[in-house]
Amino acid sequence: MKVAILGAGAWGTALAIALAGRCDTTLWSRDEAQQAALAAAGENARYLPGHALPAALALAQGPQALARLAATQDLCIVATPLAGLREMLQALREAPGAVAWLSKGVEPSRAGQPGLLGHEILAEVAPRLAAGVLSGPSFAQEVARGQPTALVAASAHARVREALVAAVHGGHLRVYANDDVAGVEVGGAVKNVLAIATGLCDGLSLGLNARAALITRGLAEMSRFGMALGARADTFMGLSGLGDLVLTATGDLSRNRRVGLLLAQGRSPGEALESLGHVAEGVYCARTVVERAAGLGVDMPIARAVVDLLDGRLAPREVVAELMAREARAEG
Ligand SMILES: NC(=O)c1ccc[n+]([C@@H]2O[C@H](COP(=O)([O-])OP(=O)(O)OC[C@H]3O[C@@H](n4cnc5c(N)ncnc54)[C@H](O)[C@@H]3O)[C@@H](O)[C@H]2O)c1
Ligand SMILES: O=P(O)(O)OC[C@H](O)CO
Repeated sequence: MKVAILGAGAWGTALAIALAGRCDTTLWSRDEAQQAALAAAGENARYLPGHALPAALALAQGPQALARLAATQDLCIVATPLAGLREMLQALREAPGAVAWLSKGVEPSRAGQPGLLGHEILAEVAPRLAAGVLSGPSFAQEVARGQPTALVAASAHARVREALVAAVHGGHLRVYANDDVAGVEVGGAVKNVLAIATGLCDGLSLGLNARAALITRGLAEMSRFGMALGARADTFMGLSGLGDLVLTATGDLSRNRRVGLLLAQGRSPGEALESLGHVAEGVYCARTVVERAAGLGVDMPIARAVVDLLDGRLAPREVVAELMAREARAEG
């Protein structure tokens, strides 16, 4: 099976390492400098240091190679941040093979237009493309080390789900299929916002009770929002919902959680992002999530508090006071 991974950040590189022995795998970088750095070091020293690139892994770069891969691969997997997904789906819109993305976020809202999830971008730019998303609890470093990981392949197209299972399932990776694309995408995006909240909570030493409360009430927010967008409730109890939320909210490998820890130390969002050197999708998508939820009449107090913190309207301790001061309500 011919598979191209389009984007050589931490996650694209880890997945390429995992697939290289099993599929005819190409890792595509967006420019020559990035590919040259991979080839020279034999690893992705910038985004995933310490993991050798297998000899069987082919490297490619630039727009011409992208067009060639789009036309020839059985499966193209977009591994850019969500901000790059629209452009990549446009480039892939005539691809004869299956297409999937790994991005977990929501586009920023622009000029009164609400920011979109991946499957909504797909419907806008390439409605005829057979595509979907690969999500679930998966730190790149653990996948690159060969540690057991379970993922979700979500698509409205059976052939995309099947292509993802055929390429990725096996060895230390398990892949479960799901046709609830909206639910899987909402889980992958919103858990990033909630991980910023739990990072803040732990950075302020608020305790394990507080962390469990944030995760549980955060899951309720995520589910309400997702169901208002047409997702199924049971998806939020699965790997891309509860699973990824627990991983990201509690695991120190999470960049979003680390943003929360840094904000608790009084660092600004810009400083936190700069010190990470990686994308932290929760910082970019929190506002859109809150705006879209408000438009749907869905209350997301934890996500709203994260936005107040990111926008400097509340200091870390004020966020906690604000959440605790809310009216008593029924659970649900
Ligand atoms: N790292 C993980 O453990 C992990 C796991 C699962 C999902 N994800 C998701 O995968 C996506 C990528 O994350 P990552 O960890 O690989 O990011 P990263 O910060 O490690 O790397 C980002 C990569 O994308 C490239 N890039 C940035 N903007 C781009 C654009 N507009 N167009 C094309 N390429 C662009 C950069 O050059 C870099 O190669 C994110 O949405 C993230 O939430 C990450
Ligand atoms: O490091 P984060 O916070 O972007 O999380 C990485 C993955 O999405 C975890 O599943």
